[in-house]
Amino acid sequence: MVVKNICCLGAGYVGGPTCSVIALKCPEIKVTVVDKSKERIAQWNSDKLPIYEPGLDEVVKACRGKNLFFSDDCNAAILEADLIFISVNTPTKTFGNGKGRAPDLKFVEGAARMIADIAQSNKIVVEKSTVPVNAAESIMKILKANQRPGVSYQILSNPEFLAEGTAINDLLNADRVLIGGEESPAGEAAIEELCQIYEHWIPRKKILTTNTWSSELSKLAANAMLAQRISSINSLSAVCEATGADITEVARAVGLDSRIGPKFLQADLFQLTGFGGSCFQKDILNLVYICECLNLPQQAAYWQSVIDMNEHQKHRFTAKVIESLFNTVSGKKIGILGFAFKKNTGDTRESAAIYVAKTLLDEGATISIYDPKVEDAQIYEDLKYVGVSSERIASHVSLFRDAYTATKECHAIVICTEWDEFITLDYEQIYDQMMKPAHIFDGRKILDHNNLLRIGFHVETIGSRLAQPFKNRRYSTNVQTL
Ligand SMILES: NC(=O)C1=CN([C@@H]2O[C@H](COP(=O)(O)OP(=O)(O)OC[C@H]3O[C@@H](n4cnc5c(N)ncnc54)[C@H](O)[C@@H]3O)[C@@H](O)[C@H]2O)C=CC1
Ligand SMILES: O=C(O)[C@H]1O[C@H](OP(=O)(O)OP(=O)(O)OC[C@H]2O[C@@H](n3ccc(=O)[nH]c3=O)[C@H](O)[C@@H]2O)[C@H](O)[C@@H](O)[C@@H]1O
Repeated sequence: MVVKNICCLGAGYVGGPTCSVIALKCPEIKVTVVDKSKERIAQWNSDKLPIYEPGLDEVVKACRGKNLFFSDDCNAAILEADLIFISVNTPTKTFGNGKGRAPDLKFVEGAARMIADIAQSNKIVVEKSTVPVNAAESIMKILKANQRPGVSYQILSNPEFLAEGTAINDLLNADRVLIGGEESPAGEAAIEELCQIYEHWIPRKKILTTNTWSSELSKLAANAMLAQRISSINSLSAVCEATGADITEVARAVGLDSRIGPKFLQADLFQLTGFGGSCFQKDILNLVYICECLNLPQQAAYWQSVIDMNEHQKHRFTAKVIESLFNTVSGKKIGILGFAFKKNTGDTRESAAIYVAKTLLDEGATISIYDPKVEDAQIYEDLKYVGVSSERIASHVSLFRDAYTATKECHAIVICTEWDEFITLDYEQIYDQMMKPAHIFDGRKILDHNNLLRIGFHVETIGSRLAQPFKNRRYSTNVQTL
């Protein structure tokens, strides 16, 4: 079989960009991305795509209507597809057995049942969603139990490694593409079909083929090890504060060892507010749950500690904000710059900013929020989801369209996302319109602290001790010495 038609179930952060790039690089293949959400599909077909991702608009515009289609007609797309990506969400379970740890596989199961109900010809089904080890086997059981005569299936695992904010570049220049499949002639043939699609732009030596379970576990392992690096550096940040070492210098020194490397230790990427995003936490919890189910308690505890350190870091950061504001934020106005979990995305899933905002609101603060890409409705929804009442939101939360108005008359600013535009703001102007003493908490270590101190700000960060405002600045008479 030569793949001519691809269908992708799930038009989210993975399905949309991945299939757009496949359509761009494989003009002879028809790619149809479907979603059960009509609203999401309408957005994919509009000028304003449902997700913000640098470079995505250009790719979609180049292919949409030619060999790339977004549709809510799942049946038609499944019927004509030779190869189907399952790219649906796999959130952590919020109920029942495994609550708070196991992934909720209802969407994956739903996708498999949909394929089984509709398919009338042979299909290669590709697990793109991040799933527990052995999920492919469960998908196969569902497909086989509902198989029409003459229809056969092959299941492949092809986890996605893109990061939000750099998705298009990650897809075009992937470090590796991982494909796991059944160790049989039919399995190998299916692997080869998928290899040929990626070979349109990825060199063969970067396409790694394994058995299905290795592929499934490698995805969880990669995310767990990336998150572990962040928790490690964050744990050392506390040691720095207690000793006078500086985490930026420590990270640089450690990262220069080629065996360790600088990535995910880089000073300008620190999320001192703790890591966020839809996947790290859920995938590590998934790994913890797998270890527990396999009766491997020490291994479960080891990976759980990565999450625990992240929770501790979030708490440490907000505690520092409150402590520095003379142990009370009640009645104070605090500007939060950045609400997305990282720059270059409008995604707020598990964003540390949500935790910061909720804690400050619980402590009685009024907050002003500005993020260049997050929609207002999303911010309200996130705050409600963590238990902030509508009345509290109405009376204590304001959203703004720029950083200058958001920080006006604030007692403090908290940088939660490392958006480039925050680096080049006119902090003199911002300082002038803030309450004094004016505090700034740089949760991303992106700002020029010496410049801020010169202006008169009290600057707080994590992982190093900072001297407070220079005495010879022009506002020195207004600045209280703490
Ligand atoms: N967001 C990311 O950067 C990455 C995510 N992943 C994994 O990829 C998977 C998808 O993640 P996202 O794209 O972020 O999720 P998402 O929530 O943005 O998108 C999933 C979409 O699937 C749709 N859906 C659910 N069941 C469906 C069905 N039966 N038929 C058609 N559509 C259906 C939902 O309506 C939703 O629009 C998850 O397993 C995630 O862990 C992997 C790598 C990166
Ligand atoms: O499975 C997934 O969903 C994806 O999860 C992460 O991608 P993503 O969550 O989009 O973004 P990252 O760049 O990894 O950032 C995650 C969090 O860690 C934080 N981070 C990242 C890097 C760093 O050095 N320090 C740091 O605190 C970020 O600010 C963010 O809050 C992985 O990087 C991807 O390879 C993977 O495919």
